[in-house]
Amino acid sequence: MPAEIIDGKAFAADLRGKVAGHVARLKADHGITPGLAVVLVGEDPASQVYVRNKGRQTVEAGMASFEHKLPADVPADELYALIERLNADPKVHGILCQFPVPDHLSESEIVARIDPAKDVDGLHILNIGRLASGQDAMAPCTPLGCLMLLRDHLGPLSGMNAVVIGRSNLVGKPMAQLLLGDSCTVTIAHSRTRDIEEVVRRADIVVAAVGRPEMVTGDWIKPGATVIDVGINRIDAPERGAGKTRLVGDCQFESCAQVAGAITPVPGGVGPMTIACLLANTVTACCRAHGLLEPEGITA
Ligand SMILES: Nc1nc(=O)c2c([nH]1)NC[C@@H]1CN(c3ccc(C(=O)N[C@@H](CCC(=O)O)C(=O)O)cc3)C=[N+]21
Repeated sequence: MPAEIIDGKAFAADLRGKVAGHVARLKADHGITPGLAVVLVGEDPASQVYVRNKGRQTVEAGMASFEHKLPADVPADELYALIERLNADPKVHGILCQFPVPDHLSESEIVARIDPAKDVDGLHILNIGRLASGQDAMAPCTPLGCLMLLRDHLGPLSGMNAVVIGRSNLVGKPMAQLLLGDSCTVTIAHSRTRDIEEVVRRADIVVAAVGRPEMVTGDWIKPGATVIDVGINRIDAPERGAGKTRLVGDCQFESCAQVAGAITPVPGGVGPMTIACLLANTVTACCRAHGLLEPEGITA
C-alpha cells in the first residue's frame, strides 16, 4: 500500500487563514496590526525569493510587512543599529534576519541582538532554553510546522519512537525538543551515527533534516511509519533539458512512499508550513507584547 501524501501546502493555506482571522480580530477589537520585519543582507537569489514570499504572505494575512535590504558588505555595526531600531519599534512584533548572511557577519551575534520577545525564528538562546525547559517559547518555524503536520496526521504522539536525522540548531535539535515535549521517545541520528539505517528502521516517526539529497531510501523505513521530509535540495535534472534543475528532499520519495504510512512531498510539504508558522509566531508575539490572550490553534 503506497503512503498517504501529507499535503503541507493545503495545511499551510488553512493555517494562514486562521492567522488572518486572528489578525482581523486584533484589528477590530484592539486596533492592533501585527507587524513582521524581515532583514535581508546581500542579493542571494534564493533568499530574495523567500523574502518576497514572506512579505507577500504577511500582507495577505492582513499584517504589516517591513522589508529591510542591506548591501552584502554592510558593516556589522550598521546591521546591529537596524536591529536596535526594530527592537524599539512598537509597530514591529517579529524580526527575522534571513540566513545565510555574508561571511564577515556572524549569525549567532545577529540573533543575540534580537529582542527574544520578537525572535519569531526562535533562535535566540533564551528561546532555545525556554523550549528545552518546557516553558513558553518562540519555537522555530520549520520544526513547529513539522509538529503540526504530525499531530494532525497521527493524533497524540505520546510514546511513539521518533528519529530525527540531522542535528542543526535550526531544525534537528529544536525538532527533538518539540517531539520530547509531546512525549515521544526521541533519537537524534546524524553523520556519525553507527548503523543509521537500523536506527531509522525503529522509528514510527522519521524527520529528515540533513540537507543531503535523497539520502533516506525506502529500505530505511519501517512499514507504516510517518515520514516528514524537511530537505529542500536543488539538483541537476538533465532529463528536463540542458541546465535544468529540480527540487528533491532528503528522502528518496518513490521508494519511501512504497513503505511509509504517510509522507510529505518536496515541494509542497514542510516548506510552505515554515512561512505559515512564521506568520503564526508573529501573531503570538504581538498578543504577548500587548498582554492579550494567545490565539488557540496556531501555536505548539
Ligand atoms: N532566518 C531564517 N529563517 C528561516 O526560516 C529561513 C532562513 N533564515 N533562510 C532560508 C531558509 C529556507 N526557508 C524556507 C521557507 C519556505 C520554503 C517554501 O515555501 N518552499 C516551497 C517552495 C520551494 C521552491 O519552489 O523553491 C515548498 O517546499 O513547497 C522553503 C524554504 C526558510 N528559511
